[in-house]
Amino acid sequence: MTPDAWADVTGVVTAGGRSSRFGSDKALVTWQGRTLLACACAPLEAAAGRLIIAPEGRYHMPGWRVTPDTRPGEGPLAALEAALHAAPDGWVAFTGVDLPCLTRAYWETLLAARVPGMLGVQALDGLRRPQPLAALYHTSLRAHVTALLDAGERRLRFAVPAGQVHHVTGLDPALLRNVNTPADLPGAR
Ligand SMILES: Nc1nc2c(ncn2[C@@H]2O[C@H](COP(=O)(O)OP(=O)(O)OP(=O)(O)O)[C@@H](O)[C@H]2O)c(=O)[nH]1
Ligand SMILES: [Mg+2]
Repeated sequence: MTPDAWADVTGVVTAGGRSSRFGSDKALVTWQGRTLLACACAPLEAAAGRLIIAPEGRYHMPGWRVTPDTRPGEGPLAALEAALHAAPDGWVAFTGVDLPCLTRAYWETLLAARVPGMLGVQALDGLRRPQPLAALYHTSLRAHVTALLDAGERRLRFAVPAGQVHHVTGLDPALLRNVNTPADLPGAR
């Protein structure tokens, strides 16, 4: 895939969670020689813009700008709102620190699946469940996401209106390994 595929894309790693199930800040846990934050950032390095949504001063990744939450502690949907407002018009490739096995090829599969007029692209896992925390969102969702949050919604899976999300099947389920507890990451330090 040409670098042009990434020209209107902002890579976003949200990292403002509490890691309460993990027991320590999972963004900074080392696994296979890198922090989970670095694992999440690496496959998005080709993006034209790169943002980490987290409190200022907590994380430093070369080439990545840290942007604070607009609604701190309100979860990934609120983090997406912050990302959509901080990104230039285009697409946001949105993920979290607890998906360390995504690859550049994963993201390029989603980028290639963008459909004119659709506002989101999400993979389906082996059980055909959409994966909203490893997904593409168009910045024209800004007002919709803000309205959801103002109405009390906090579930990321509702970020894109029904019928506006394109689903991608056939991705290797191992790419979507999700880290919530230390048992999810054998060998982590
Ligand atoms: N910026 C931001 N990111 C968040 C927030 N809540 C969760 N996240 C991130 O969203 C991703 C997935 O969240 P969870 O697995 O629930 O992580 P968590 O909230 O840190 O962990 P638990 O406390 O165990 O639920 C992780 O990358 C978190 O850092 C938030 O309020 N703000
Ligand atoms: Mg959480």
